[in-house]
Amino acid sequence: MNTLTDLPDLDHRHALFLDFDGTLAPLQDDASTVKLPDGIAEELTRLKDALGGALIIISGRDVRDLSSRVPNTLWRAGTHGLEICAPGESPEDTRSAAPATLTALAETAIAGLDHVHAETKGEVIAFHYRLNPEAAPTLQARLEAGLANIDGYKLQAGKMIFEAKPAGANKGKAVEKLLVLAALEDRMPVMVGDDTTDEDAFDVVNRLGGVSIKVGKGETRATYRLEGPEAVADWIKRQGRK
Ligand SMILES: O=P(O)(O)OC[C@H]1O[C@H](O[C@H]2O[C@H](CO)[C@@H](O)[C@H](O)[C@H]2O)[C@H](O)[C@@H](O)[C@@H]1O
Repeated sequence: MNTLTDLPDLDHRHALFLDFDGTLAPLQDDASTVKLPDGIAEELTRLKDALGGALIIISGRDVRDLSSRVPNTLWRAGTHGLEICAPGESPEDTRSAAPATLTALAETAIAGLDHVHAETKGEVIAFHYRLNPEAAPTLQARLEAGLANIDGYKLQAGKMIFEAKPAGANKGKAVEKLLVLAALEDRMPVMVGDDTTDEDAFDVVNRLGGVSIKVGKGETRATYRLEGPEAVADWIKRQGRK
């Protein structure tokens, strides 16, 4: 693992991908209360300008939800890249739905499990158990059994969450897609994230010769580490003010 002092300074040669929950915003029990820390929206805008627009927020959240929490002057990729908004663009009103079999599974999987809830994000359904961690093994077993009968869907475990996702909902694929969409193919990708879904993006960024930065503790395939959202905020401030 490289040290913080080795982190390259960002400039017009880089395209910066930033995860939202756990990276820009500290984790909370209630996902609906999460917001950017004070002053960070302005710092993100400043850094976006310094990078000639090449700053993308890439999240597991629905792009409508994400767009209500970050400036819409930034690129935003929601549901792990399934839906993308360019700077200034508003999310569409409609979105693709999860298959009926998955919607039915979502109900049976959480039945009888206190304080566990399902969050439907179009084709992806997330299952939150932060308020009842003991429910995780039962929830996981039910979801794995059910998903075995749903074509194209897989379960991915994250921080106090299981997500039932189609193959296209993958931050690695999203990074590749965004580099083309935003005409940033010539730039070196830099990915900052804290959770398992960010590891998919780290793999792609590492393969492309970019910079991968894990936020917080835990095993990772990233090559750098920042301690937590506060350290990320400090780094963003420094990079935008060079
Ligand atoms: O890719 P991200 O931007 O990191 O989004 C990942 C998931 O974030 C949210 O869940 C996580 O944050 C919640 C609020 O802090 C926390 O309560 C939960 O335990 C975390 O897993 C969001 O609700 C999900 O939809 C995202 O997929």
